[in-house]
Amino acid sequence: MITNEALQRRLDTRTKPQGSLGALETLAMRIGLALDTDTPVLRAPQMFVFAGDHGIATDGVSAFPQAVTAQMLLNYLQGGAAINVLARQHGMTLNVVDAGVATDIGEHPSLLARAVGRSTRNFRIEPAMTPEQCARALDTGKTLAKDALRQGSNALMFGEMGIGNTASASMLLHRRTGWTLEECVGRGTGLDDVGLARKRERLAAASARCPRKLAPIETIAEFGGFELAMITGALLATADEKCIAVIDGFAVSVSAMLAIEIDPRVRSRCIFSHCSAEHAHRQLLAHLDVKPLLDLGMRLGEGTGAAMAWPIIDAAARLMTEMASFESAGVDDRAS
Ligand SMILES: Cc1cc2ncn([C@H]3O[C@H](COP(=O)(O)O)[C@@H](O)[C@H]3O)c2cc1C
Ligand SMILES: O=C(O)c1cccnc1
Repeated sequence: MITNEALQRRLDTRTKPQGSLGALETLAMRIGLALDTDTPVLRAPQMFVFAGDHGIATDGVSAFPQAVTAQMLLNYLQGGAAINVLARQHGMTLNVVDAGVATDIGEHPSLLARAVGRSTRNFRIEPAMTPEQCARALDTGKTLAKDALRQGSNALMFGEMGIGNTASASMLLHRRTGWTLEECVGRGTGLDDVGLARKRERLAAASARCPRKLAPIETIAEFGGFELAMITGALLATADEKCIAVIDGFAVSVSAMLAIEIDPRVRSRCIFSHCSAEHAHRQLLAHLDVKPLLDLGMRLGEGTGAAMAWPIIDAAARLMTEMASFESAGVDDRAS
Protein backbone atom coordinates (compact mmCIF):
# COMPACT_ATOMS: atom_id res chain seq x y z
CA MET A 1 0.00 0.00 0.00
CA ILE A 2 1.40 3.37 -1.00
CA THR A 3 1.74 5.83 1.88
CA ASN A 4 1.31 9.58 2.12
CA GLU A 5 5.00 9.81 3.01
CA ALA A 6 6.08 7.96 -0.15
CA LEU A 7 3.90 10.22 -2.29
CA GLN A 8 5.21 13.34 -0.58
CA ARG A 9 8.79 12.13 -1.14
CA ARG A 10 8.08 11.54 -4.83
CA LEU A 11 6.69 15.09 -5.21
CA ASP A 12 9.48 16.68 -3.21
CA THR A 13 12.21 15.06 -5.32
CA ARG A 14 10.78 16.39 -8.63
CA THR A 15 12.54 19.37 -10.26
CA LYS A 16 10.61 22.20 -8.59
CA PRO A 17 10.71 24.07 -5.33
CA GLN A 18 8.80 22.07 -2.72
CA GLY A 19 5.08 22.79 -2.75
CA SER A 20 5.33 25.01 -5.84
CA LEU A 21 2.58 23.18 -7.71
CA GLY A 22 0.15 24.15 -4.96
CA ALA A 23 -3.22 22.42 -5.07
CA LEU A 24 -1.98 20.20 -7.91
CA GLU A 25 0.30 18.53 -5.39
CA THR A 26 -2.53 17.78 -2.98
CA LEU A 27 -4.53 16.45 -5.91
CA ALA A 28 -1.64 14.29 -7.15
CA MET A 29 -1.33 12.79 -3.67
CA ARG A 30 -5.03 11.97 -3.61
CA ILE A 31 -4.81 10.32 -7.03
CA GLY A 32 -1.73 8.37 -5.95
CA LEU A 33 -3.55 7.10 -2.86
CA ALA A 34 -6.66 6.15 -4.88
CA LEU A 35 -4.58 4.33 -7.53
CA ASP A 36 -2.15 2.97 -4.91
CA THR A 37 0.97 4.09 -6.75
CA ASP A 38 3.42 7.00 -6.80
CA THR A 39 3.37 6.94 -10.60
CA PRO A 40 -0.33 7.25 -11.38
CA VAL A 41 -1.52 7.09 -14.98
CA LEU A 42 -5.17 7.87 -15.60
CA ARG A 43 -6.58 5.72 -18.37
CA ALA A 44 -9.64 5.93 -20.62
CA PRO A 45 -11.77 8.49 -18.73
CA GLN A 46 -15.43 7.47 -18.78
CA MET A 47 -18.17 10.04 -18.31
CA PHE A 48 -21.48 8.54 -17.24
CA VAL A 49 -24.60 10.65 -17.55
CA PHE A 50 -27.52 9.00 -15.78
CA ALA A 51 -30.97 10.25 -16.78
CA GLY A 52 -34.16 9.71 -14.81
CA ASP A 53 -37.52 11.36 -14.28
CA HIS A 54 -39.13 12.40 -11.03
CA GLY A 55 -42.78 12.19 -10.02
CA ILE A 56 -42.30 15.33 -7.93
CA ALA A 57 -41.66 17.28 -11.18
CA THR A 58 -45.44 17.42 -11.71
CA ASP A 59 -45.65 19.52 -8.51
CA GLY A 60 -44.04 22.54 -10.18
CA VAL A 61 -40.67 22.24 -8.44
CA SER A 62 -38.65 22.94 -11.61
CA ALA A 63 -38.65 25.84 -14.04
CA PHE A 64 -38.91 23.28 -16.87
CA PRO A 65 -41.43 20.54 -17.77
CA GLN A 66 -40.68 16.86 -17.26
CA ALA A 67 -40.60 16.21 -21.03
CA VAL A 68 -37.23 18.00 -21.19
CA THR A 69 -35.48 14.99 -19.61
CA ALA A 70 -36.28 12.69 -22.56
CA GLN A 71 -35.60 15.51 -25.03
CA MET A 72 -32.16 16.05 -23.50
CA LEU A 73 -31.50 12.30 -23.57
CA LEU A 74 -32.00 12.44 -27.35
CA ASN A 75 -29.81 15.53 -27.51
CA TYR A 76 -26.98 13.58 -25.79
CA LEU A 77 -27.38 10.77 -28.31
CA GLN A 78 -27.20 13.28 -31.17
CA GLY A 79 -24.10 14.95 -29.73
CA GLY A 80 -25.51 18.44 -29.18
CA ALA A 81 -25.52 19.00 -25.42
CA ALA A 82 -22.91 20.83 -23.36
CA ILE A 83 -21.54 17.55 -22.04
CA ASN A 84 -21.09 16.24 -25.60
CA VAL A 85 -18.96 19.28 -26.45
CA LEU A 86 -16.80 18.91 -23.35
CA ALA A 87 -16.45 15.13 -23.65
CA ARG A 88 -15.25 15.60 -27.24
CA GLN A 89 -12.87 18.37 -26.22
CA HIS A 90 -11.29 16.30 -23.48
CA GLY A 91 -11.27 12.93 -25.27
CA MET A 92 -13.49 11.13 -22.81
CA THR A 93 -16.05 8.46 -23.62
CA LEU A 94 -19.61 9.58 -22.95
CA ASN A 95 -21.89 6.83 -21.63
CA VAL A 96 -25.55 7.86 -21.68
CA VAL A 97 -27.73 5.81 -19.35
CA ASP A 98 -31.52 5.74 -19.28
CA ALA A 99 -32.00 5.11 -15.56
CA GLY A 100 -35.77 5.67 -15.72
CA VAL A 101 -36.92 8.47 -18.01
CA ALA A 102 -40.72 8.89 -18.19
CA THR A 103 -41.03 8.07 -21.89
CA ASP A 104 -39.30 5.18 -23.61
CA ILE A 105 -37.21 6.82 -26.32
CA GLY A 106 -36.67 3.52 -28.13
CA GLU A 107 -33.46 1.83 -29.17
CA HIS A 108 -30.32 3.73 -29.95
CA PRO A 109 -26.90 2.19 -30.57
CA SER A 110 -25.15 4.30 -27.95
CA LEU A 111 -27.89 4.32 -25.30
CA LEU A 112 -27.42 2.18 -22.21
CA ALA A 113 -31.08 1.27 -21.62
CA ARG A 114 -31.23 0.42 -17.92
CA ALA A 115 -34.56 1.97 -16.87
CA VAL A 116 -35.73 0.76 -13.47
CA GLY A 117 -39.18 2.27 -14.06
CA ARG A 118 -40.76 5.01 -16.13
CA SER A 119 -40.18 7.92 -13.70
CA THR A 120 -40.24 7.67 -9.93
CA ARG A 121 -43.53 8.33 -8.14
CA ASN A 122 -44.38 11.67 -6.56
CA PHE A 123 -42.67 11.45 -3.17
CA ARG A 124 -44.97 14.11 -1.71
CA ILE A 125 -47.75 11.52 -1.95
CA GLU A 126 -46.00 8.13 -1.74
CA PRO A 127 -42.48 6.64 -1.74
CA ALA A 128 -40.51 7.56 -4.88
CA MET A 129 -39.63 3.94 -5.51
CA THR A 130 -40.13 0.47 -4.11
CA PRO A 131 -37.29 -1.09 -2.11
CA GLU A 132 -36.80 -3.50 -5.06
CA GLN A 133 -36.46 -0.66 -7.56
CA CYS A 134 -33.99 1.08 -5.28
CA ALA A 135 -31.89 -2.08 -4.92
CA ARG A 136 -31.99 -2.59 -8.68
CA ALA A 137 -30.88 0.98 -9.37
CA LEU A 138 -27.97 0.67 -6.92
CA ASP A 139 -26.97 -2.66 -8.48
CA THR A 140 -27.21 -1.34 -12.03
CA GLY A 141 -24.89 1.54 -11.15
CA LYS A 142 -22.45 -0.87 -9.52
CA THR A 143 -22.44 -3.13 -12.57
CA LEU A 144 -21.88 -0.26 -15.00
CA ALA A 145 -18.94 1.03 -12.96
CA LYS A 146 -17.39 -2.43 -12.57
CA ASP A 147 -17.74 -3.07 -16.31
CA ALA A 148 -15.98 0.19 -17.17
CA LEU A 149 -13.16 -0.59 -14.75
CA ARG A 150 -12.83 -4.14 -16.04
CA GLN A 151 -12.53 -2.76 -19.55
CA GLY A 152 -9.46 -0.77 -18.51
CA SER A 153 -10.59 2.62 -17.26
CA ASN A 154 -9.47 3.92 -13.88
CA ALA A 155 -11.15 7.32 -14.08
CA LEU A 156 -14.93 7.41 -13.81
CA MET A 157 -16.86 10.67 -13.97
CA PHE A 158 -20.48 11.17 -13.02
CA GLY A 159 -23.21 13.48 -14.24
CA GLU A 160 -27.01 13.48 -14.14
CA MET A 161 -30.05 14.66 -16.06
CA GLY A 162 -33.55 14.67 -14.63
CA ILE A 163 -36.04 17.50 -14.41
CA GLY A 164 -36.91 17.91 -10.72
CA ASN A 165 -33.80 16.20 -9.46
CA THR A 166 -32.55 19.17 -7.43
CA ALA A 167 -35.80 18.80 -5.44
CA SER A 168 -35.01 15.14 -4.85
CA ALA A 169 -31.35 15.87 -3.99
CA SER A 170 -32.44 18.64 -1.60
CA MET A 171 -34.82 16.25 0.18
CA LEU A 172 -32.09 13.64 0.54
CA LEU A 173 -29.78 16.31 1.94
CA HIS A 174 -32.45 17.61 4.33
CA ARG A 175 -33.22 14.13 5.65
CA ARG A 176 -29.61 12.92 5.97
CA THR A 177 -28.17 16.08 7.57
CA GLY A 178 -31.14 17.54 9.42
CA TRP A 179 -30.45 20.94 7.83
CA THR A 180 -33.53 23.07 7.25
CA LEU A 181 -35.25 23.16 3.87
CA GLU A 182 -34.23 26.84 3.65
CA GLU A 183 -30.65 25.64 3.74
CA CYS A 184 -31.14 22.67 1.41
CA VAL A 185 -33.38 23.99 -1.36
CA GLY A 186 -32.24 26.13 -4.28
CA ARG A 187 -33.47 27.42 -7.61
CA GLY A 188 -32.31 24.49 -9.75
CA THR A 189 -32.89 25.33 -13.41
CA GLY A 190 -33.83 28.88 -12.41
CA LEU A 191 -36.99 29.11 -10.34
CA ASP A 192 -38.12 32.61 -9.42
CA ASP A 193 -38.95 33.56 -5.82
CA VAL A 194 -42.53 32.27 -6.08
CA GLY A 195 -41.29 28.98 -7.57
CA LEU A 196 -38.64 28.63 -4.87
CA ALA A 197 -41.23 29.13 -2.12
CA ARG A 198 -43.49 26.52 -3.78
CA LYS A 199 -40.58 24.05 -4.04
CA ARG A 200 -39.83 24.45 -0.32
CA GLU A 201 -43.49 24.12 0.62
CA ARG A 202 -43.91 20.92 -1.47
CA LEU A 203 -40.77 19.43 0.05
CA ALA A 204 -41.93 20.31 3.57
CA ALA A 205 -45.18 18.43 2.83
CA ALA A 206 -43.19 15.48 1.47
CA SER A 207 -41.01 15.34 4.56
CA ALA A 208 -44.06 15.52 6.85
CA ARG A 209 -45.61 12.53 4.99
CA CYS A 210 -42.81 10.28 6.25
CA PRO A 211 -41.48 11.63 9.53
CA ARG A 212 -39.81 8.43 10.80
CA LYS A 213 -36.04 8.14 10.87
CA LEU A 214 -34.74 6.36 7.78
CA ALA A 215 -31.56 4.45 7.01
CA PRO A 216 -29.54 5.80 4.05
CA ILE A 217 -30.90 3.33 1.47
CA GLU A 218 -34.45 3.78 2.79
CA THR A 219 -34.04 7.53 2.30
CA ILE A 220 -33.06 6.97 -1.33
CA ALA A 221 -36.12 4.75 -1.91
CA GLU A 222 -38.40 7.27 -0.20
CA PHE A 223 -37.19 10.52 -1.78
CA GLY A 224 -34.51 9.70 -4.34
CA GLY A 225 -34.33 9.30 -8.10
CA PHE A 226 -33.31 6.39 -10.25
CA GLU A 227 -30.36 8.33 -11.71
CA LEU A 228 -29.21 9.48 -8.26
CA ALA A 229 -29.44 5.92 -6.90
CA MET A 230 -27.43 4.57 -9.82
CA ILE A 231 -24.69 7.12 -9.16
CA THR A 232 -24.59 6.09 -5.49
CA GLY A 233 -24.36 2.45 -6.61
CA ALA A 234 -21.58 3.19 -9.09
CA LEU A 235 -19.63 5.04 -6.38
CA LEU A 236 -20.04 2.14 -3.97
CA ALA A 237 -18.39 -0.06 -6.60
CA THR A 238 -15.26 2.11 -6.57
CA ALA A 239 -14.46 1.40 -2.90
CA ASP A 240 -12.58 -1.82 -3.70
CA GLU A 241 -10.96 -0.57 -6.91
CA LYS A 242 -7.86 1.39 -7.81
CA CYS A 243 -9.60 4.28 -9.50
CA ILE A 244 -10.87 7.80 -9.08
CA ALA A 245 -14.48 8.98 -9.27
CA VAL A 246 -14.95 12.58 -10.37
CA ILE A 247 -18.02 14.16 -8.79
CA ASP A 248 -19.98 16.82 -10.68
CA GLY A 249 -22.38 19.32 -9.12
CA PHE A 250 -25.03 19.45 -6.42
CA ALA A 251 -27.07 16.33 -7.16
CA VAL A 252 -24.03 14.12 -7.79
CA SER A 253 -22.46 15.42 -4.57
CA VAL A 254 -25.59 14.36 -2.67
CA SER A 255 -25.32 10.89 -4.25
CA ALA A 256 -21.67 10.84 -3.17
CA MET A 257 -22.59 11.89 0.39
CA LEU A 258 -24.94 8.91 0.57
CA ALA A 259 -22.35 6.51 -0.87
CA ILE A 260 -19.80 7.72 1.71
CA GLU A 261 -22.35 7.29 4.48
CA ILE A 262 -23.03 3.72 3.34
CA ASP A 263 -19.33 2.88 2.81
CA PRO A 264 -16.82 5.44 4.12
CA ARG A 265 -14.08 3.96 1.90
CA VAL A 266 -15.74 5.65 -1.09
CA ARG A 267 -14.49 9.02 0.17
CA SER A 268 -10.89 8.32 -0.86
CA ARG A 269 -12.00 7.65 -4.45
CA CYS A 270 -13.96 10.88 -4.89
CA ILE A 271 -12.58 14.03 -6.44
CA PHE A 272 -15.02 16.93 -6.14
CA SER A 273 -14.72 18.86 -9.37
CA HIS A 274 -16.51 22.12 -8.72
CA CYS A 275 -18.78 24.18 -6.53
CA SER A 276 -21.97 24.87 -8.43
CA ALA A 277 -24.18 27.90 -7.96
CA GLU A 278 -26.98 25.71 -6.58
CA HIS A 279 -27.80 27.10 -3.14
CA ALA A 280 -26.76 24.23 -0.86
CA HIS A 281 -23.73 22.97 -2.74
CA ARG A 282 -21.11 25.05 -0.95
CA GLN A 283 -22.44 24.07 2.48
CA LEU A 284 -22.52 20.41 1.42
CA LEU A 285 -18.90 20.48 0.21
CA ALA A 286 -17.83 22.10 3.49
CA HIS A 287 -19.79 19.44 5.40
CA LEU A 288 -17.93 16.74 3.47
CA ASP A 289 -14.71 18.61 4.26
CA VAL A 290 -13.64 18.82 0.62
CA LYS A 291 -12.30 21.65 -1.49
CA PRO A 292 -13.64 21.66 -5.04
CA LEU A 293 -11.16 22.27 -7.86
CA LEU A 294 -13.25 24.86 -9.72
CA ASP A 295 -15.70 27.59 -8.80
CA LEU A 296 -17.05 28.92 -12.08
CA GLY A 297 -20.62 29.69 -11.09
CA MET A 298 -21.80 26.78 -13.25
CA ARG A 299 -25.20 25.23 -12.46
CA LEU A 300 -25.92 22.93 -15.36
CA GLY A 301 -25.20 19.40 -14.21
CA GLU A 302 -24.82 16.69 -16.91
CA GLY A 303 -21.26 16.13 -15.70
CA THR A 304 -20.10 19.45 -17.15
CA GLY A 305 -18.24 20.55 -14.00
CA ALA A 306 -16.49 17.18 -13.80
CA ALA A 307 -15.50 17.41 -17.46
CA MET A 308 -14.08 20.90 -16.93
CA ALA A 309 -11.95 19.66 -14.03
CA TRP A 310 -10.60 16.70 -15.97
CA PRO A 311 -7.57 18.44 -17.57
CA ILE A 312 -6.49 19.62 -14.11
CA ILE A 313 -6.88 16.15 -12.65
CA ASP A 314 -4.99 14.55 -15.52
CA ALA A 315 -2.26 17.20 -15.23
CA ALA A 316 -1.75 16.43 -11.54
CA ALA A 317 -1.26 12.73 -12.27
CA ARG A 318 1.10 13.41 -15.19
CA LEU A 319 3.25 15.84 -13.21
CA MET A 320 3.69 13.31 -10.43
CA THR A 321 4.53 10.52 -12.87
CA GLU A 322 6.44 12.17 -15.70
CA MET A 323 8.58 14.90 -14.09
CA ALA A 324 12.27 14.20 -13.69
CA SER A 325 13.86 14.08 -10.24
CA PHE A 326 16.60 16.51 -9.21
CA GLU A 327 18.99 13.59 -9.30
CA SER A 328 18.06 12.19 -12.73
CA ALA A 329 18.02 15.65 -14.34
CA GLY A 330 21.23 16.80 -12.65
CA VAL A 331 19.53 19.82 -11.08
CA ASP A 332 20.83 21.18 -7.79
CA ASP A 333 18.15 20.63 -5.15
CA ARG A 334 19.56 22.99 -2.52
CA ALA A 335 18.06 26.41 -2.10
CA SER A 336 20.93 28.89 -1.63
C1 LIG B 1 -32.40 22.25 -21.17
C2 LIG B 1 -31.84 21.70 -19.87
C3 LIG B 1 -30.64 21.00 -19.89
C4 LIG B 1 -30.11 20.51 -18.69
N1 LIG B 1 -29.01 19.81 -18.43
C5 LIG B 1 -28.94 19.61 -17.15
N2 LIG B 1 -29.97 20.15 -16.51
C6 LIG B 1 -30.11 20.18 -15.06
O1 LIG B 1 -31.37 20.64 -14.62
C7 LIG B 1 -32.11 19.68 -13.91
C8 LIG B 1 -32.21 20.01 -12.46
O2 LIG B 1 -32.90 21.19 -12.20
P1 LIG B 1 -34.39 21.20 -11.68
O3 LIG B 1 -34.41 20.43 -10.40
O4 LIG B 1 -34.71 22.65 -11.49
O5 LIG B 1 -35.25 20.56 -12.74
C9 LIG B 1 -31.36 18.38 -14.11
O6 LIG B 1 -31.89 17.74 -15.21
C10 LIG B 1 -29.96 18.86 -14.31
O7 LIG B 1 -29.08 17.97 -14.82
C11 LIG B 1 -30.74 20.74 -17.45
C12 LIG B 1 -31.95 21.45 -17.44
C13 LIG B 1 -32.50 21.93 -18.64
C14 LIG B 1 -33.79 22.69 -18.62
O1 LIG C 1 -25.19 21.72 -9.35
C1 LIG C 1 -25.65 21.21 -10.35
O2 LIG C 1 -25.06 20.30 -10.94
C2 LIG C 1 -26.97 21.68 -10.88
C3 LIG C 1 -27.56 22.82 -10.44
C4 LIG C 1 -28.76 23.22 -10.95
C5 LIG C 1 -29.37 22.49 -11.91
N1 LIG C 1 -28.81 21.37 -12.34
C6 LIG C 1 -27.62 20.96 -11.85
